[in-house]
Amino acid sequence: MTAPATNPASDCAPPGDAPERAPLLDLRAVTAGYGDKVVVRDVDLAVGPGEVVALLGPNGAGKTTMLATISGLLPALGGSIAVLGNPVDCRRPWRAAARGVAHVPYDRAIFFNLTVGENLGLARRPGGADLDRVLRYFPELGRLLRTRAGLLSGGEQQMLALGRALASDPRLLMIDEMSLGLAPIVVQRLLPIVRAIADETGIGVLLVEQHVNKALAVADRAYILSRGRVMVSGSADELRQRRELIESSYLGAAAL
Ligand SMILES: Nc1ncnc2c1ncn2[C@@H]1O[C@H](COP(=O)(O)OP(=O)(O)OP(=O)(O)O)[C@@H](O)[C@H]1O
Repeated sequence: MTAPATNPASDCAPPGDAPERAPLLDLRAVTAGYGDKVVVRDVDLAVGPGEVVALLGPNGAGKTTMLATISGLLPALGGSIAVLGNPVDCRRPWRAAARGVAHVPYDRAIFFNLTVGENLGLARRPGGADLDRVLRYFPELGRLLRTRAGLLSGGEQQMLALGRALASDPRLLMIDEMSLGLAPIVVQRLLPIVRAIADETGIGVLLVEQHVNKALAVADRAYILSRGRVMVSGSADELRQRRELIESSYLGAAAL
């Protein structure tokens, strides 16, 4: 996978202190993909402190690709990505993590052979969230601390994945397909917790979600990606009232 030489997001600038008032995440005209396969084009997107921003769109729209690019796991093919005012360094994805980006991937990436307590302990950074804070949001994990993660239900595994991200003391939390494979009742329980985490800690959340209505019920703003482009963006309130925009975006029509 080779990024073009003119790729500004892969300039890999040295780390620096973030300007105090910088948004947590600021994407300008980002193009992303795999090698020479462009999947996402010209995306502008921002997440501020304490905001829940939903990234919606049909299968294959490029949502997961966006998150991987923001994390520095994939090089951006064009445009710029700043996390806390610093450019994302595609050759050193751990730097985004060190600056406070936590990425919960769709497969949750927990260690099945380790206990819940061990999974949480591995994620915790010096000065990071203590176990009490994790258990305040996910009390179910308390009685499971000595249980192997592989024995957990899907909902419990997702709580562990979210709890582990929280233990790393993030400023920006990116969650890919949180509801994948979960019963609706579990999703109904987890989404308000994500909202509460943003409200109470100031963590900004970028939430990739297939359940449009459920996501818009907890989000402040949303972007709808279709065929790699942002077709619609706006406040969650606005989008809830403009169903036709959402529907046409999902059908791939030029909604705007
Ligand atoms: N490793 C890869 N190499 C090449 N193309 C890929 C790779 N991963 C994904 N793609 C392609 O990129 C496009 C966008 O995929 P992506 O997973 O980002 O979409 P998505 O919006 O997250 O979809 P879903 O909701 O189904 O998870 C798809 O056409 C997919 O086939």
